[in-house]
Amino acid sequence: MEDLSTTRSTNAYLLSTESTRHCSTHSPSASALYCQAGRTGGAVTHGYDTVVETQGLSKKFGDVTAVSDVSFEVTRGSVVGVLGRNGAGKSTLVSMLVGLTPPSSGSVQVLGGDPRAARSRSRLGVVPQDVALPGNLTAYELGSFVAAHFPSTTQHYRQVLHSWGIEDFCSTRIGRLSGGQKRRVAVSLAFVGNPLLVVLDEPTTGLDPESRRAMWNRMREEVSKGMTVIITSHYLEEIEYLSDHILLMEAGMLIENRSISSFLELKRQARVSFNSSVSVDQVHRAIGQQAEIVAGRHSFEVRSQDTDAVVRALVHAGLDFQDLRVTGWSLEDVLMERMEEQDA
Ligand SMILES: Nc1ncnc2c1ncn2[C@@H]1O[C@H](COP(=O)(O)OP(=O)(O)OP(=O)(O)O)[C@@H](O)[C@H]1O
Repeated sequence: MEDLSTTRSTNAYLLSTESTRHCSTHSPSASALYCQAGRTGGAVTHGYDTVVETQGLSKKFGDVTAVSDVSFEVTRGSVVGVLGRNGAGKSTLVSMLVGLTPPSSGSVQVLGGDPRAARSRSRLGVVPQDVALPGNLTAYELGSFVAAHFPSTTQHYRQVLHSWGIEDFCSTRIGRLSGGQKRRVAVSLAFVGNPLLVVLDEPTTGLDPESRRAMWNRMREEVSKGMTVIITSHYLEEIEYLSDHILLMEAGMLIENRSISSFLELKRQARVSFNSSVSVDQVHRAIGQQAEIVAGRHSFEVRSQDTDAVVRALVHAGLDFQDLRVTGWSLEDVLMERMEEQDA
């Protein structure tokens, strides 16, 4: 691979950037991130059905086992959400997937090869949790630099950056941008090389709600064109909106690997909520003594697998109620319950 640090004058700026926490793993400099594709790598073919495959992947930092014996596959065109508590091992896992952290044991294949190989990296876009972009360059300058080192750029880098809605600050030095603006630049740059796989570690942290929504919609456009995405986030709404599959990490281990729909089906009950001044006993008499009821002062929530039957029973009993709502469980509800099971 071409040694960028010696061949490009702009790289002097990039290499002078400050790396922060966990610099060897999660906070690479921009050059390490965006420019390892190398011009000698050549285009990777589109012929992979399995875009990522890990076998017994583990990472130890001294006595700490950050990732323990993790095996999974990611198929082409899927969006995989990586979830878990703080310290569960998500960032370490994705850092190994993109070749920034070497595993202690086990293997990882990305786009049919070692993620550290130029051939794999040439179709890989990465947004780590902490990325130190050089403060004295603009997004345009960085975009130009990144585009020059990826063989498969089909659109002009300016068009790619604009498509992410950052045109208003593409000419401003990164050091003068707000935290959210910097994050948006970092995400946009990951798409400049026309990647087949994008790995995003908490991409929307620090973004205002409007920018977050805009980013989700833009990502969905990319996914609809067949891009594969792996994303970590603590915003469960984001994972629910974007992902079709989840990997749930706990203490370094992979404890769930399933589609979002099958994960949500773990909790088969739905909820009937309403306001009423009747007593809990009256509600029990209407819908059965065994019913699971959470009662507030004048509010009730009935949990049931057959919410239609609950509503029919309430009406049939002639109870006076207002604001009746029937709601399913959110990803957050199911996740919380799964974590409580894990703790038990
Ligand atoms: N470079 C490092 N040196 C030592 N320990 C590390 C290093 N990187 C991560 N760890 C440890 O590995 C464990 C997993 O950390 P990791 O950052 O992967 O978790 P995470 O799930 O991404 O957490 P968060 O949601 O807070 O970002 C933690 O106990 C962390 O302290």
